[in-house]
Amino acid sequence: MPISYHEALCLIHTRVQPLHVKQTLPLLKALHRISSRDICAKMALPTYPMSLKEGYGIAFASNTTCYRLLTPPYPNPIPVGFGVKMCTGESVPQGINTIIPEEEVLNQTDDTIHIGLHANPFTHIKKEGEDSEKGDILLAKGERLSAQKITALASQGIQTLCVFKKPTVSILSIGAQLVRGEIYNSNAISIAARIMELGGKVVDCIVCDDNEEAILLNLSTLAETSDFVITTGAMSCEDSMCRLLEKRTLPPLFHHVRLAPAKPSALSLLHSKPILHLPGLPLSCMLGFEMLGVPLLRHLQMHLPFLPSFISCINQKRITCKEDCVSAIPGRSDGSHFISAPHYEAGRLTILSQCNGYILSENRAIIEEGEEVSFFCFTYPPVS
Ligand SMILES: Nc1nc2c(c(=O)[nH]1)N[C@H]1C(S)=C(S)[C@@H](COP(=O)(O)OP(=O)(O)OC[C@H]3O[C@@H](n4cnc5c(N)ncnc54)[C@H](O)[C@@H]3O)O[C@H]1N2
Ligand code: MOO
Repeated sequence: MPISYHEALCLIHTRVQPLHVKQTLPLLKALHRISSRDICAKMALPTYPMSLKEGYGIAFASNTTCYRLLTPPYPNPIPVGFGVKMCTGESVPQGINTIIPEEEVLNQTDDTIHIGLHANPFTHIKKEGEDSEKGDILLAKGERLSAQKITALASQGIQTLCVFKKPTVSILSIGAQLVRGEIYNSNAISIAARIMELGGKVVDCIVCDDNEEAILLNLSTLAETSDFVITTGAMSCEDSMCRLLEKRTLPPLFHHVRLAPAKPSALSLLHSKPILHLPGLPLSCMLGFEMLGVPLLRHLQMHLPFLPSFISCINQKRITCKEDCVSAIPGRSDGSHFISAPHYEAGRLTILSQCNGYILSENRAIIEEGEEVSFFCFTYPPVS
């Protein structure tokens, strides 16, 4: 009896042990890696009120258009009605409460400036702590280090980051046609590329015949050398991988999920390592990896949240799906609309190369034009 997609995700979450191994890397080497702890601001930034314009800092006085300019050393605080020359980024002296950009000065002598009556106090000054307060969480445990997060860390003088280890993944491609060289092993290289995009390290890709002993021997070796193993193919009822699971030679945590495609997918553990079994049909294999393999890979490297994020889009073309299951429909989104791929049967080989993501729909026979759908993007880096 197939289990629901939700039950399959729960089993991945509860029965697969995340890798707790950590390593400290220089920031650039840690790009896209997952932080193993909360990183907090050590100090407020900026550490001083800062001028954001080249011009004159003034101690604002209402209805005053003429300000006397002071030269260093300045009195502390600068008295109302006086001003000082200021550069962009410079620390604003006590008493100065607004900056007049030099192009807005109407008239200037050696020791006075004249400004328009429209000048306001509190402009062009970045206050102390406006960027980050001391103690702010700059990067949370389980968050991916992006270029934007690097700005927050580097501005605090942080040069290294403690991250979770990259999961090592191996792929076992099963099938007589592959062994005989009748078809190219596009599944393995495609999944390997996707794993690399998602922060995993691919250590082995092996092809093996549809033969129980050969499969077990290879799996045993791969489960010793990798954190996560993926098998593809031989999941139809008379095929060897399916039989090994049915006979419980390799006891499955689940086998058959109410998914379309990738219904025959299974998960087992060998030497405590997760083995994800995906069908061989190419689109089935790749979308099965998105729905089950991606959450598993995120879970292994403690990437939070467990499921990748999605955006809501408006469906542009009526879609027929399978009822009583979760359907993955590949297609394209421009960020607000979704249009399904022209073909998405499980055996399709290259259709995903024309797509930038997929939608998931649960227990629906039809998705009408104009309905809201949840779109998961393939684009790297993934929305996080
Ligand atoms: N009589 C039935 N037939 C099928 C059923 C069923 O219930 N009754 N289920 C279908 C479903 S659903 C799926 S999904 C597939 C499962 O297929 P397999 O995992 O057994 O796939 P294979 O036989 O190994 O391969 C099929 C086909 O896929 C291509 N392929 C396989 N491996 C690769 C690879 N590494 N790279 C590229 N392409 C690959 C190749 O064309 C294979 O011939 O079963 C349905 N059948
Ligand atoms: O479950 Mo299969 O992947 O639909 O063809």
